[in-house]
Amino acid sequence: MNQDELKALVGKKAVDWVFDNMTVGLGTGSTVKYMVEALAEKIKKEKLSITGVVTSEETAKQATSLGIPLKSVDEVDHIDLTIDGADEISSDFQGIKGGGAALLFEKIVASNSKKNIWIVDQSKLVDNLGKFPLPVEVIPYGSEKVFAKFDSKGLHPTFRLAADGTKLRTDSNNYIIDLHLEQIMNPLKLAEYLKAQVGVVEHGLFLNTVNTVIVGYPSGPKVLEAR
Ligand SMILES: O=C[C@H](O)[C@H](O)[C@H](O)COP(=O)(O)O
Repeated sequence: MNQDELKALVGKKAVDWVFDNMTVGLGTGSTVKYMVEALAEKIKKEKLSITGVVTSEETAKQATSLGIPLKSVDEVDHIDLTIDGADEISSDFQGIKGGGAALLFEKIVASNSKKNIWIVDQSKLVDNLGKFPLPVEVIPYGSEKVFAKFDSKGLHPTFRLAADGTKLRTDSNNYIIDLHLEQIMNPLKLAEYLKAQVGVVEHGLFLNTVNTVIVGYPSGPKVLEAR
């Protein structure tokens, strides 16, 4: 089974957690795409009344094309469940997200959800976070200063570039600085430091966000629950 097939497996499995009348946060990325597809099928087949809250323009486009009714996070009074992908998940269920530059809306939706589930293929499970470059969303004005600060602190920053070589813009028109850390020994401390920097909008450390992770293995999807 290739990585894509493993993503499809967990995407399909995740909709088992969706029931009638739920408001569901829809994450972003190549794994979530399969979940959104499966959700649209389930809604049709079981005639469910579901409201989706998206985390990116990319997911909004897909969900709209599949006929899933959407509302913004500000239009709903609660979100029952959010299903999202992740770039890395450590053994204690902490994660790095933002490989698709959607971390800001993802974190807003996740933090307003009663429950969060991450869906990943087996390659995303790690002992320690940090091999995957940590995305930090920054306001363009003053971003060179933030970059220099990160550089002098030894955080190995790079601006994320778009396909045309210019600095990538997020859905909120900000930049992404990726930190190439290799290993994050203290995610909580790093998260606090990043949040305290003027010009930083959000970072891709998602700490204490989920207690259910669905992992795709060639033998099938496995549901991990935090103890
Ligand atoms: O910004 C993107 C999100 O955090 C994604 O959920 C994450 O990058 C995982 O994406 P994928 O399922 O494509 O690996």
